[in-house]
Amino acid sequence: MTEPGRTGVLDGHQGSSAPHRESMLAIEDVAKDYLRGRRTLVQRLRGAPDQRAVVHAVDEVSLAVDRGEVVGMLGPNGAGKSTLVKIIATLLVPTRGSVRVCDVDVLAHPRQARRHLGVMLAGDRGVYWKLTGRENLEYFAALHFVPSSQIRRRVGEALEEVRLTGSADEYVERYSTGMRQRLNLARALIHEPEVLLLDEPTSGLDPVSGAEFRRIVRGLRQRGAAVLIATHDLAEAEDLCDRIAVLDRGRIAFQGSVDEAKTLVPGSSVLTVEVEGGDQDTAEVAAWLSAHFRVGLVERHERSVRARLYCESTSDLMAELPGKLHAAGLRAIRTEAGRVSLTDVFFSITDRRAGGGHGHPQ
Ligand SMILES: Nc1ncnc2c1ncn2[C@@H]1O[C@H](COP(=O)(O)OP(=O)(O)OP(=O)(O)O)[C@@H](O)[C@H]1O
Repeated sequence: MTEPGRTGVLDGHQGSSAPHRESMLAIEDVAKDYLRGRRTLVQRLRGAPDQRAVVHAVDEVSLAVDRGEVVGMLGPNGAGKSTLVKIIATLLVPTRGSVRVCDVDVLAHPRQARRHLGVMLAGDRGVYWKLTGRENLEYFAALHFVPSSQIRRRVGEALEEVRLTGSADEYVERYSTGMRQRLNLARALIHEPEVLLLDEPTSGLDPVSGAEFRRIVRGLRQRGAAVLIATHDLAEAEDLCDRIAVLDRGRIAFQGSVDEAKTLVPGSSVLTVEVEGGDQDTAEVAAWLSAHFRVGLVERHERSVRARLYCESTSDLMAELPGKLHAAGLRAIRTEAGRVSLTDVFFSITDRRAGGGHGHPQ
């Protein structure tokens, strides 16, 4: 059987320097509907009307990831990221649409597609705690049909790749969270897949372990892997991803480069202010700020409101701010100038306001 596009990720393939773009993962018009609620056997037998609501968890999503590219999938809780990852990973059947991995149709040929896919799902349940790191990888190598003559070599390489060689013969229950996450990644890499799906791979990791994880992913990209990474860590996405796709309520609300995404925010700079309103309710303060400035994230605290104000020049804004606030009976207790970040993009696209803030950028 031919295997389109098969070129091991860890075998030194330099895909990223290829001049043409080669789509390794192609998702087209994928939708997944769930039924929310219960329908009991008694209701069925009585022929009672089905009152379960349909949830459009993923709603006509199209997305591609090229060879040597890292695409970040962002979105609020419940946006549909994990559902999409599971569909690509052949763990869920979509209601509609098609997914191709290295030109293999995932729905028609799931087993063949899985050979090209390395999957790391959210949480660290992917490895056996009562086995050593090495034993885990030997087991998963066999499950992925790595020829027995190659298992030793592959396990050694994967351990080296995630820097676990020194702890390979320790039981996983003695590993730290970061080590378990790296073992999970080694598990996903064991059969040298060309496409990697990583669902929140760095959640729960300290900054050093997170940075180490990103180093490994950059190495994979360098060797031509196509990586789709679902994450809530916007700084990580900004640092690591060539492109981002923002999912909101099951739909792609934006896809493009981080720089393109930033043009969606009304301003190139941001002044973060914390404002106190004396006797004024924080909801009123938040409303006033939204009415007078281009406001992004607004957080209401007990006695103050923290807001991100967009502008072209933070020094101009800092000059006019005290007078405007004073006239409204408000006072800035803290200000901090900065650049627009992916956090601003996220809030601009998904329109989420922490602490009940409201109002739209002007
Ligand atoms: N098995 C299920 N049955 C019914 N609804 C489900 C099921 N799994 C997920 N959902 C719903 O589908 C929507 C998308 O969920 P999903 O877990 O894919 O989102 P997510 O973006 O991964 O969220 P998070 O960031 O919290 O992990 C949510 O509204 C969720 O409640």
